[in-house]
Amino acid sequence: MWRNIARSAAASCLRRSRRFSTAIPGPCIVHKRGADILHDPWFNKDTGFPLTERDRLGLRGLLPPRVISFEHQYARFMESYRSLEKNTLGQPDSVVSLAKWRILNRLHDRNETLYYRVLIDNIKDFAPIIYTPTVGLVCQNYSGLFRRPRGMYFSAKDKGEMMSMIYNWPAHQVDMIVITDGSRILGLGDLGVQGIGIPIGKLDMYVAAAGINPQRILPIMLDVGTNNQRLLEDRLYLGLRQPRLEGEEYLSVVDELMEAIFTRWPKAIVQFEDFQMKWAFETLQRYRKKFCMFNDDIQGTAGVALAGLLGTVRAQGRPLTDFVNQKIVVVGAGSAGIGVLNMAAQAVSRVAGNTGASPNHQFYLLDKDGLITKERKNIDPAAAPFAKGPGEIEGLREGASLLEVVKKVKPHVLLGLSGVGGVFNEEVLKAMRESDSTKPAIFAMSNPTMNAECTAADAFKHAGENIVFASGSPFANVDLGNGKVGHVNQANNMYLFPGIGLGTLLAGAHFISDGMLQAAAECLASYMSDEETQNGILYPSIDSIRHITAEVGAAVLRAAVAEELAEGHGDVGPRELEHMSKEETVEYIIRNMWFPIYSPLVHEK
Ligand SMILES: NC(=O)C1=CN([C@@H]2O[C@H](COP(=O)(O)OP(=O)(O)OC[C@H]3O[C@@H](n4cnc5c(N)ncnc54)[C@H](O)[C@@H]3O)[C@@H](O)[C@H]2O)C=CC1
Ligand SMILES: CC(=O)C(=O)O
Ligand SMILES: [Mg+2]
Repeated sequence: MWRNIARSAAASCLRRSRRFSTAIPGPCIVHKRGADILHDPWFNKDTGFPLTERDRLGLRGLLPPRVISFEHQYARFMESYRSLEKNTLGQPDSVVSLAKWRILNRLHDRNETLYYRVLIDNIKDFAPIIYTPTVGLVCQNYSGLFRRPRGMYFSAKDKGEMMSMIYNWPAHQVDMIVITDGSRILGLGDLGVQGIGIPIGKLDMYVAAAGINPQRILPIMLDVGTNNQRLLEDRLYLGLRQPRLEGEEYLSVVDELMEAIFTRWPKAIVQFEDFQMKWAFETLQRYRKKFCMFNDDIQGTAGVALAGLLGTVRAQGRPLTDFVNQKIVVVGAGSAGIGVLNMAAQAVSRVAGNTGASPNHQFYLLDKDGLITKERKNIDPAAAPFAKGPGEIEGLREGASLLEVVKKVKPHVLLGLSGVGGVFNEEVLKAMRESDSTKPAIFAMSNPTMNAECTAADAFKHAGENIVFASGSPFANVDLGNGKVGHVNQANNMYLFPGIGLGTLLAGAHFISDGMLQAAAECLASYMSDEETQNGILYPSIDSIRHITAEVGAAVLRAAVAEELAEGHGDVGPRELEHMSKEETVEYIIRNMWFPIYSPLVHEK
């Protein structure tokens, strides 16, 4: 049943699109001239404007005379990046990472085509800068780093104005929006307006992985205040200096923004990102049938984790039906942890069929107060289905510590989404040596790196060399000596959200169904070969992120078609989508991915 999905046709199609400017790009209409173009990163080519274009666009004399090719500009940027790496050798990690972020950000501000080209071609090196972990550091220092705005900012003070404000955005068409209220940025807590770095980083991944046109993306910060006292007292803080809105007041502001977005762009897709748990669940429930939206922390993460959990069953050389026997301890009962458990429970029901057995007996859920049981006072309704009943686990009480749980349960999988760095300490990891699995799995999924439940090196050192390891932020593979290497997987929702967005967009679906999300997870789960999973490789390398995104996008699109949710996109109607084979759907997706090359600019008044 596990197969490598037709990777080759799609891969060669992607390779073709990687060539430097041999294809003749279509023209791009621009409504400005002269210096205004040079100052617009969407259109700017810096020294790359050919002489004829300089004449046509009133640029003659505004640039040095020599025309530099795209390849040459690319090489020049990479050279300065590499010399920055050399010059910062030995400096603290945070200084180096921020310096790298700055040089990339300056390019982003100046010339988007070149920026996205270097990002796509060097995604393994640059994802840790524009995405986790460095994006966390950028958010923490945002007010100090701020030079110019990116995206849109709506605040509690804009109530009643949002419908008109949305028209201030210069692009006529927007496909993909990522929105945050900054209340739970990675594992760093409430960062208020500074959380805008997250939508920006996620949308950079949309361009790099899914080929969404950067002129059609929109990062949004909804600033409803912050409860972070340090920020409220920081004189450089750029957000509203007031406590967060709560209750109906909060919801009415989000309602207004959603109405404004979908009034102007009825076909846009909105991704909610890094909302604190109560609002993450509440807004998902409130909007998911009304608007085309999803919550990445709940739904994207769940799919990636499920793919990893199924991968660990395969890694043990067991049939997938064995998933129902895997004992899984989830540490962190927040939006991500509960999202994972809900999706895993659905998968168990599918695998087990209607046996009448309690579907959740194999799951153990802990939060900051330890093991969650039915005795828990004021239990969160979202956690309740996973709370252990009295007597269900002999010798384990309400609030039992993680170490007690691991020792008693001997889980196959230990999965962290707690946001707490180091919570999988030496004792806990050593206890995993007694796991009932031949290949115990440790998922330290919290971000950024400092907040990972354990490091890769500690996991292999303390839990043993036979483990399968995954982390939310990247770690280098671990040298186990004797020529052996402990493989480090990156279990991050970046493997799914770009495909969910792109597949939904090209399907022209009005909402994102459970079936579409399940198709995305199954696609990722089946992407790796048996041999790869048995070597502990559960996810593809980030180098192939465009390819996996094309596959995931196709799976999502086909699920939308099967559920009759697809209304088509552009010239391609639902009937044509219906008649596409799986391979044709992948090719259709790839053909629709934007790729950064300089297009001839044509001026139109
Ligand atoms: N790798 C990935 O793709 C993703 C990773 N994450 C990461 O997961 C973390 C949590 O995110 P959310 O669930 O949205 O946060 P959340 O704030 O909703 O939940 C955090 C949960 O962890 C629990 N917790 C806190 N301290 C604990 C401790 N010492 N032991 C056990 N549990 C503890 C809390 O009680 C709460 O239930 C963040 O660090 C985030 O970056 C989130 C989404 C995707
Ligand atoms: C990856 C992600 O979405 C998070 O850490 O919140
Ligand atoms: Mg997130």
